[in-house]
Amino acid sequence: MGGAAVALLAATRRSSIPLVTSSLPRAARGLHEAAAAAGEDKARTRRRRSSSSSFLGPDITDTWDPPPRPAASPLPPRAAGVDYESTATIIDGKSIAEDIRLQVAEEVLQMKNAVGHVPGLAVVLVGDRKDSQSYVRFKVKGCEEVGIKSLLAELPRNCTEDEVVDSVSRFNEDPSVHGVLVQLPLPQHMDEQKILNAISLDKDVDGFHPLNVGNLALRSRKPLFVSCAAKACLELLLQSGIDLMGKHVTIIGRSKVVGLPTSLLLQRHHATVSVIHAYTENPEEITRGSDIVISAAGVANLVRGSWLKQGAVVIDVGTNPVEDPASDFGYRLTGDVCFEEAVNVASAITPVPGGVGPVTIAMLLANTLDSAKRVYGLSD
Ligand SMILES: Nc1nc2c(c(=O)[nH]1)N[C@@H](CN(C=O)c1ccc(C(=O)N[C@@H](CCC(=O)O)C(=O)O)cc1)CN2
Repeated sequence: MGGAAVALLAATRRSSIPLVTSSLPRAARGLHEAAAAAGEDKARTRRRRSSSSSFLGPDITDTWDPPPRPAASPLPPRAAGVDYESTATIIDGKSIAEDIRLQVAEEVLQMKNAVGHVPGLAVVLVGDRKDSQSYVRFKVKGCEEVGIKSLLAELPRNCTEDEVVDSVSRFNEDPSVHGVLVQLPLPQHMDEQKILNAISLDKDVDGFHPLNVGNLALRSRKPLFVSCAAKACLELLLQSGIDLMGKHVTIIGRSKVVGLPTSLLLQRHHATVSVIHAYTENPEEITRGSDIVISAAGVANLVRGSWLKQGAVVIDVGTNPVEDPASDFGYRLTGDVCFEEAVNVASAITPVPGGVGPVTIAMLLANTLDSAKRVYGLSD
C-alpha cells in the first residue's frame, strides 16, 4: 500500500466522522440493506455539516439533442462571491467520496493482511481527449490513495478495434486484475458494443455488461456490478437523508452510464421514476412535478429554476465546459442545472464540480474492492 493510502488510513483513525455505512461495500449485501444502512445517523451528520415502434431500433441516441424550444429567459449574471441567500443544503460530494475512500482503504488493508493480495483495476484509454485523460487520472490517483493497484493501457486514436479488444483480453486474463474498464467515449469509428462485450462479466466494474444491466432491471436478481455514476447518485441521496420510497424522481437523460441504471436502481428503492429525454414533450412540466430531479443531459444550464418544484432535491451529473475568459484555462465546468436559480428553489442540491463526480470515482474503487473480495472469498 502506498504512502497516500497509509496517510488516508491514519486519517480514518483520527477522524471523528463515522465511516461510511451505506451502499458502498454493502452493495454486495443488497439494496434494501443499503437503504437502511444509510439511515438517520449519517443523515444527521451531513445535515449538520453543512415503442417498440417499427422505426425506432435499439440504437436510439444517448445524447440530449433537444428539438428547438422557445428561448429561455436569459441566465442571471454570475458574480463571484455573491451570496444567493438560499436555504438549500449543498450536498458535499467531496466529503462523501472521502468517507468512501477511507472505508475502501481500510478494507484493502484487511485484504492484504488476510490473503496477501490487493485489488487491481485496469483502465483502457483510447485517444487523446483531454476530459477522458483527466478522468482516468482521477481513477489512477484514487487507486493510489486507497492501496488498489492500477494498470493503464493507452492506445492512440487511430488504433484498431482489435487492438483495444486485445488489451481488454490481456487484462481479463490477468489474475491480479479484478476490474477492467474502457474509458468512454471511444473514438467515433469504433464499435463500442463490440469492445465493451470483450470485458469479462466478473470484472465489469463499470456495470455496463448486458447481464449486469439485466439483473439490475429484474427485481429478484442481483447484478455483480452497478454503474458507478448511478451508485453515486443513490449514495448522495441516501447520505443526505432523502427518503426515496414513493417519491417522484425525474431523470433527465437515458444513457447506459447514468440515466438507465439510475432509473433501475431507484425503482429498487421504491421510487416512482420518470426518464425524460430529447424527444419528451413538456420536460419542464414533468420536472416541476418531481420531488427529486437527477440531470445527466450534458447540456449546460438546461434545468432552470422554473423547472423545479419548491423544495425539490437536485442531483446534477453534468460536467459541461463553458467558456470563461476569467478562468486560467479559458473555461470552467458547469452542470446541467442553473445553480444560481436552482439553489433558491431546491431544498438540497449537488454542486458542479464537487458533487457527483468525486463520488463516481469513489464508487469505482468500491466496485473494484467488491470484485476482489468475491475472488478471494471475502464477500459477506
Ligand atoms: N468507462 C466509463 N466512461 C465514462 C464514465 C464512466 O463511469 N465509465 N463516466 C463519465 C466520466 N467520468 C468517469 O469516467 C467522470 C466524470 C467526471 C468526474 C469528476 O470527478 N468530475 C469533477 C470535476 C472534473 C474536473 O475538475 O475536471 C467534479 O464533478 O467535481 C469523474 C468521473 C464518462 N465516461
